[in-house]
Amino acid sequence: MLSTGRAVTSPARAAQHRFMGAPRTVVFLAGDHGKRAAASVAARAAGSSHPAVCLEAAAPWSMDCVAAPATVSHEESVRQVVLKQAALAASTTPRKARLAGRDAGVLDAAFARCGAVCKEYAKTFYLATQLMTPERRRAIWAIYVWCRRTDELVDGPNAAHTSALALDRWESRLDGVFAGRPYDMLDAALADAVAAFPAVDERPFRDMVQGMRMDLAKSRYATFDELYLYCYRVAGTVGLMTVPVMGVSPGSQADVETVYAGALALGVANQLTNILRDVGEDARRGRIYLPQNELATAGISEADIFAGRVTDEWRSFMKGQIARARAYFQQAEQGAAELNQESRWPVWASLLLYRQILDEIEANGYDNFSKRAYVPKAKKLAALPKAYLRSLMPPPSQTRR
Ligand SMILES: CC(C)=CCC/C(C)=C/CC/C(C)=C/CC/C(C)=C/[C@@H]1[C@@H](COP(=O)(O)OP(=O)(O)O)[C@]1(C)CC/C=C(\C)CC/C=C(\C)CCC=C(C)C
Repeated sequence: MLSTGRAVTSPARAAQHRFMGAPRTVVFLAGDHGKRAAASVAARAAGSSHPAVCLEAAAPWSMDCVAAPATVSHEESVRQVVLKQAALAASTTPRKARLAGRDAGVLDAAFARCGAVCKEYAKTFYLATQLMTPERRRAIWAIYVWCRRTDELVDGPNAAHTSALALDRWESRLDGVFAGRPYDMLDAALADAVAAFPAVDERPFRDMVQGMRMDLAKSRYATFDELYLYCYRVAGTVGLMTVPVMGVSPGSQADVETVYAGALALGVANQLTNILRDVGEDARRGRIYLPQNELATAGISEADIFAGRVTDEWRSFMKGQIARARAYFQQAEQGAAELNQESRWPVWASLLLYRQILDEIEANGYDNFSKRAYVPKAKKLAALPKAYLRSLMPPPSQTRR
C-alpha cells in the first residue's frame, strides 16, 4: 500500500491516539499564518483523538516522543513532529541577540562563504535562490551548508573515520548554534539565521543527525515504514528546516500543516528517488535501501540485487517503487504552491529536476544496477523556466475559498 502522508482521519488511526491523554492548552503568538497554524492545531487538538494533543507532553528529541505503543508506525510519529513544527510557525520569540557592528562584517563574510559553497555544490539551486529576499536567501544557504557538512560526515572523503562519538560532538555543536554559541564561522551564519527566523526549530536538525547515525549502524530496511523514517531523517527534515525561512504566501488560505506536510513529502520523494537511482552503487557498498518484505513478496533475493539482475520481477517491483515516489512528489506540489512567491522557484526547480530522474530510470528499462539515471543538461535547463513559471502561479487555496 502506498503511504502518502495523509491527514489523520481514519478511525483506526484516531483509536491509536485516543489513549494519549487529554488536550493541553497551547499558547500561540503573533503572525497571520501563525494564528492560522495555531487555530488549526488547537482545533484539531480539541478533538481528543488527534495526535496534536500529545505533542506538548512529548520528550523533545525522541522518536518515541509520543509514548507510542509498538503499533504506532514511524510515519505516524513523523506526522506528529510535522504538526509540532507547523504549530511553531507562529513562533516569534527572539533567540539570542544578533551580532552588530564589526561582528556583523564577520557574519557577512560567513554568509558569503555559505553562498560560495552552495554555488559550488548546487549551482541550479543557488541560481534559484536569487529571487529570495537577501535575509531569506542567506539563511537558506546557511542551512544548506550545515546539511552538507552533516552529510559529509557519513558520506564524505573522511566518512570512514566518523564514529558515533563524532556525531555526538556534532550534535553538541548544534546545541551551541541554537544557544547562540557557535563554534566556527559557518556555524555562526546558521546561529544568526535561526535567530532571525525563530520558527526554525532544532528538532529537525537533530533528527537529521539521527539519520546519519542510522547510516553508521544499518544497511538493511525491513519494511517501508523503516525506510520512511530514514528518508524523513536525512531529507524530510530539510523541508521542516527551510519552510519557516521561505514563508507561506500572504494570500494562502491553506492550513500551515499542509505546507509542512508538503515540505516533508518533497524531502521523502527526493530521497526515495535518490535511492532508486543509486541501487547498484549502494549494493556495491553492501547497502540495500529497499524494503526487504516488499522484495521478498516480489520474489527478489539479495543475490539478485548483488548480481544486478534486471528481471520481470525487478521491473515490476521498480514500477511500484517509482509510483510511490511520484505520489510523494504529488503531495509536495500542494505545499510548494502555497509558499511565498519569491521562495517558490528553488522548490519547484528541486521538485521538477529530481522527479525527472524517475523518468530516466524508466527510460533505462529499470536497469539501475549498471546505468546511472541521468537527466541530460538540456532537460535540466528546460526545467528551470518551467519551475519559474510554476512559481508565478497564485496559491490554489487563494482562489478556492
Ligand atoms: C529551497 C530549497 C530547495 C531548499 C533546500 C536547500 C537545502 C537546505 C538542501 C540541503 C540538502 C542536503 C545537503 C541534505 C543532506 C542530506 C542529503 C544529501 C539529502 C539528499 C539530497 C540530494 O543530495 P545530493 O546533493 O547528494 O544529490 P545528488 O546525488 O547530487 O543528486 C537529497 C536527496 C534530499 C534533499 C532534500 C531536499 C532538497 C528537500 C527539499 C524540500 C524543501 C526545500 C521544502 C519545500 C517546501 C514545500 C512546501 C514543498
